[in-house]
Amino acid sequence: EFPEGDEGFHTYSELTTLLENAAADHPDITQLSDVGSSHEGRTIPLMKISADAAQDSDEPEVLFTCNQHAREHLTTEMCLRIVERFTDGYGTDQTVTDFVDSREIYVIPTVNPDGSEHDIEGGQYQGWRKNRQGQGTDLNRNWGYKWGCCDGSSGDPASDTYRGESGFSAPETAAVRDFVNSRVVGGEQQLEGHIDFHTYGELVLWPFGHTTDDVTEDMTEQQAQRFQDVGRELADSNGYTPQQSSDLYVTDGDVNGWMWGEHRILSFTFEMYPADGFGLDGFYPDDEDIAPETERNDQAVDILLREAGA
Ligand SMILES: NS(=O)(=O)N[C@@H](CCC(=O)O)C(=O)O
Ligand SMILES: [Zn+2]
Repeated sequence: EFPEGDEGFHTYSELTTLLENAAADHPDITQLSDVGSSHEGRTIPLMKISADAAQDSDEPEVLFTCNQHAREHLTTEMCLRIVERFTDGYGTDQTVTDFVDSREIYVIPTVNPDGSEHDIEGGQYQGWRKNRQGQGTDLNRNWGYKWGCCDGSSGDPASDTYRGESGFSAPETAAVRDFVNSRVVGGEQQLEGHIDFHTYGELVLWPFGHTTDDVTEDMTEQQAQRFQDVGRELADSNGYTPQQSSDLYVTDGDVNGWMWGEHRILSFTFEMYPADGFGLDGFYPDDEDIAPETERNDQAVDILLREAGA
């Protein structure tokens, strides 16, 4: 359970109930399924939001992933905000209605349910980051593109940035990989945009993380320019700071590298509220901060949905 005073955050069972209720309340525009199971056997829910959700329409697709890192609970609330806004707002909010009618929106509110549940065990925050395999794998160092290439992760199982035994050695990253791979239809990846939500630091980050080079064998000058242009527009909308992720620090095996490197999906990381300088406390904002700090990203979500159709 969350500590007293933080009941506004959703536990794993509360979020699965919220998703089931949203699907029951909006059967025509939602399809609730899962991408597989975590190390400890929790299903990793997948919510699809789109008009005629039961059909695979020929519309641009977008993915939002949250809570790769256990203690970053505000990100789970960010994904639940997206689910609620695009279901409850359908038919009344014109922007929401237009996107639900013209896009296929996929939301994974918790990539790391085991770690998230462990972090709130006994109603005390554990400061936990990783999954619950052995001493834990940092899911955002376990993706199979440039895995462990560039000193952007650790080979020490005790480290908070332990990359795992191999790329996708964690069942959670493997499950999301399998879902994304399944969206290659007729040889073409249907997903065009992705945001992975983290806390904290109020940043908009784009690939690559494994190198400070803008241009690589997998990123042309024009593509790098597009990431910068869209990244800056996203940051203008929410007041975050835009930068290439390696400008923050070098990471390898991160999700943005794989989404773009393998599938050319326009993939960003958002570091949400608070800005900086709060140590471990920065991961545990008050539940009064949930509404303002998730709604703060509504416009950025719309920008990504627009870009997916560009
Ligand atoms: N959320 S966080 O762990 O503090 N920062 C992310 C930054 C991700 C990135 O640089 O791409 C990470 O290190 O995985
Ligand atoms: Zn994180």
